[in-house]
Amino acid sequence: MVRPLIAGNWKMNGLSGDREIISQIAKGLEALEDVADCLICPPATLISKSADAASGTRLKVGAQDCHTAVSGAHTGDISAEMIADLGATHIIVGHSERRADHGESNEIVAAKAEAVFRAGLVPIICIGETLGEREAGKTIEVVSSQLAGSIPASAFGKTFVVAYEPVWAIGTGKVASVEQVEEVHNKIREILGERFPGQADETPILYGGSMKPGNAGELLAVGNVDGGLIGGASLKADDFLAIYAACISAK
Ligand SMILES: O=C(CO)COP(=O)(O)O
Repeated sequence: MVRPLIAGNWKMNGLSGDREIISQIAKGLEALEDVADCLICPPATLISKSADAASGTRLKVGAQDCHTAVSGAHTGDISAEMIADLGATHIIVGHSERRADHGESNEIVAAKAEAVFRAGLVPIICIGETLGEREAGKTIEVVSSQLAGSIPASAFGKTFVVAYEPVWAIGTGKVASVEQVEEVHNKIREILGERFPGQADETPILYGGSMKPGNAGELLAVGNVDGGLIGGASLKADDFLAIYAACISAK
């Protein structure tokens, strides 16, 4: 049985005072049943403060990206080892905003996932089709090829997470329907099963894209949805905790 994961992606939001949100989430978790992992990925500037605020609680802290190298002449970049050094446990790789804004290909995403494994952390590998690709009937084709190209062979036997985030549902308030989510998640599980036999049933597959307290229950109840990757609603402790609570009821 896969243990669900409710993960927040703060993107480029948050100043030092917002570590208070981390403390509120960590405290709120104490009152909720421990049936799912809970993670916040703040911007790199807040990882250290967030890890301190979450220390000794069930809340884990992660990062939103990393470089492929351990160290070296890469101005402005941060390695997976540096992120591990701050107390983080997970790193998001291949988010559609990085694929779009920084031209990250499947090959780069796979190399980043390898770097995350090398540092002993868990990669959250993101995939998802654009609106144009969905309208052209290419969703399964796109997701399958992203999955094949973005998960390195070295993932065999290692813990990793897949996040399905339809690009058209991110930050738009447009949520994928239960049927759309189910179709893609079933396909992802099938592909994982072919490529990583014996491991697919333990790999969490998250849905992301405008997940809120009001729709989390029905999305998290879909078969093969093992949690969520939450953007906007992870910036409010009450909303994020409500999504975690919805996960408890759904699982
Ligand atoms: O991109 C996302 C999480 O990585 C989803 O963002 P929203 O929840 O704001 O749509």
